Amino acid sequence: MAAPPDNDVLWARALHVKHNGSPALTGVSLGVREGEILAVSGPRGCGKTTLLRCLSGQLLPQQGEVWFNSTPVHTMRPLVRERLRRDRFGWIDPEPHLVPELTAWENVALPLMLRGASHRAAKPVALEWLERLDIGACARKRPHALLQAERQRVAVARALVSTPSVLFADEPTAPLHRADRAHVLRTLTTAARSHGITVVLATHDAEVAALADRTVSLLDGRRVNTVHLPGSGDPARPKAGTTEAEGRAACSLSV
Ligand SMILES: Nc1ncnc2c1ncn2[C@@H]1O[C@H](COP(=O)(O)OP(=O)(O)OP(=O)(O)O)[C@@H](O)[C@H]1O
Repeated sequence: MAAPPDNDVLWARALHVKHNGSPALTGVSLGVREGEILAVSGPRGCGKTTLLRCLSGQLLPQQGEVWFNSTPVHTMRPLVRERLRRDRFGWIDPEPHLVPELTAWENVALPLMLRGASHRAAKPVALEWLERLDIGACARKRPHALLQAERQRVAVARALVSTPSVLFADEPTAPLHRADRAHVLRTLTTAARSHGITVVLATHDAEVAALADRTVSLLDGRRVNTVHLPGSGDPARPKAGTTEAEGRAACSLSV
């Protein structure tokens, strides 16, 4: 088993996944650099969610390897993988899944309390993240009293509150209107850059992908070439954490 390059926080080699016999990923390899915002783009059903689930240790590939900080994830025992996900990773789903019995701030505080923080210590941190996402006024409301867009912002705050090493965001702005989408994405990318959080962002929306440092494109479960437009800098490996790379446009060609 060859070890991954040192500067990749996540590294996957030749992932093969079939769902009920149908291929969802076929030989996908990629590296994710520490602190970068990587978009995984492609049309619906091309395997973006499956790839994020493999990288985050939720799903074991039938073949292939996944490494996090030079530690193999694909050979970890289930409990160790679960701890890794709880302690180092954040996840945002296209639909917000909040605990209905808890208020907005308690939902946001959950990851901190699961890691051992007291209710008292977790509360101000959770409130701060709700403020950053412009929903401080909703802190005491329960999910049923919130609009869908507010619930998604709570889910984003919950994913960021513990400043994970890697945040996996699966179409995080799917339920939002255009204006809301831009604000939430800006908050997410700014927070990630300022806290050094690596982001893997699945999206079929080119505008969303353009906020990333780099884009990896999938088509029918395979990686396809990404062509960077002139003036977009070094297409091979942009420096993570620079705003210079923001807004980079990319289109993909099937190989
Ligand atoms: N649990 C499952 N059981 C059966 N097939 C599945 C399952 N999950 C995904 N698939 C299939 O695998 C393929 C890849 O799905 P995946 O959700 O990874 O793609 P995606 O690019 O994230 O799509 P979307 O943008 O619609 O979420 C699709 O054909 C999908 O129908």
